[in-house]
Amino acid sequence: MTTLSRDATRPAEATQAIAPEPVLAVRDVRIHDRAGGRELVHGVSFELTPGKVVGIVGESGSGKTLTCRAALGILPEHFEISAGSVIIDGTDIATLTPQQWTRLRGATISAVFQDPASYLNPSLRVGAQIAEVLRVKTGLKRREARRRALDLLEAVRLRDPELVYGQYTFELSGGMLQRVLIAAAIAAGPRILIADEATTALDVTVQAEILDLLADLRESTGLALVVVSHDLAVVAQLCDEVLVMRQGEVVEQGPTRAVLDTPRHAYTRLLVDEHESYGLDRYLTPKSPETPEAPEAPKTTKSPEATNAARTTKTSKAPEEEAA
Ligand SMILES: Nc1ncnc2c1ncn2[C@@H]1O[C@H](COP(=O)(O)OP(=O)(O)OP(=O)(O)O)[C@@H](O)[C@H]1O
Repeated sequence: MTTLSRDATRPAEATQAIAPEPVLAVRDVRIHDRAGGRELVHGVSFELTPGKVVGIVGESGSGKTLTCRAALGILPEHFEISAGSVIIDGTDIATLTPQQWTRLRGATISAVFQDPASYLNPSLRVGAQIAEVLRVKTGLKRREARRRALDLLEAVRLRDPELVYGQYTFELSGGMLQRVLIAAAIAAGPRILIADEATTALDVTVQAEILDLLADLRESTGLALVVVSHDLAVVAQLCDEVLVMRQGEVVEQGPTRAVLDTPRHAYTRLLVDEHESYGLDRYLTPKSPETPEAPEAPKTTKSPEATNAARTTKTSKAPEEEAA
């Protein structure tokens, strides 16, 4: 596992002065299933500073979602963080009361998952649901919340925000719903957004647009992202650092380019080989020496196997629901 080395010759204060504080620090987290009497995640560590994107990839059941849920404080019943710590904006989540969690979710840490329709109320207009998040989380009055919700619909690049505001979930496509959910997730200005397979169910073009949107939000607001995906191309496009998980273990971790260009673990090599036939190489190797950091404009590619494996049923509540 790669850790950042610190120059021992420099005074600690100088090092701290240039290193931004992490907004999320996951330190050697282990997750235990009390009902099953077994450990499912065997030590995950990473740090997110503002504007940084960390990707988690790995096969189905490897512990990606449990890791995210641990960071969001929404592990399923009977599951617990049995060792390690999660620090959000300087606070160890083990010390949080339910009221403090309610304040934190949405306002500091937020999430979007696959299957956006299941996180929105089908009997309410989508705009009103975003406005409600704003009223609850930021205390805006009705009229101002509506105005801000319209701004958010525009920010997630939905055309005709006024029209979309008044629509119901059944009237919107999967890509539009995912944008609505992203708008709701960023409504209260969180510093961290967890996107767990958020683009997996979308077709390739829409997926690319949503990834662009997340990259823009990161750029414009300094949003820090955790991106969970089966798709290495998604990770290659968006992430600074990647963790490769298998059976609850992080088998490889490091800067995305280094891990995907020269994978050291056999499992990472297997993932890269599987994806190469779908065009992953386009994201990894610059085409010309003049553009070393700018590979060709990415079009996301998705392996059918990866997509199918990702279609798991999630039954836990969305953090927004919990927070409401
Ligand atoms: N609610 C639950 N009850 C019992 N076991 C669970 C539950 N949620 C997850 N697990 C188990 O924990 C392990 C890790 O699951 P997790 O959902 O984190 O995997 P994942 O990598 O996110 O997979 P996927 O990509 O398919 O969503 C798996 O063995 C899974 O069966």
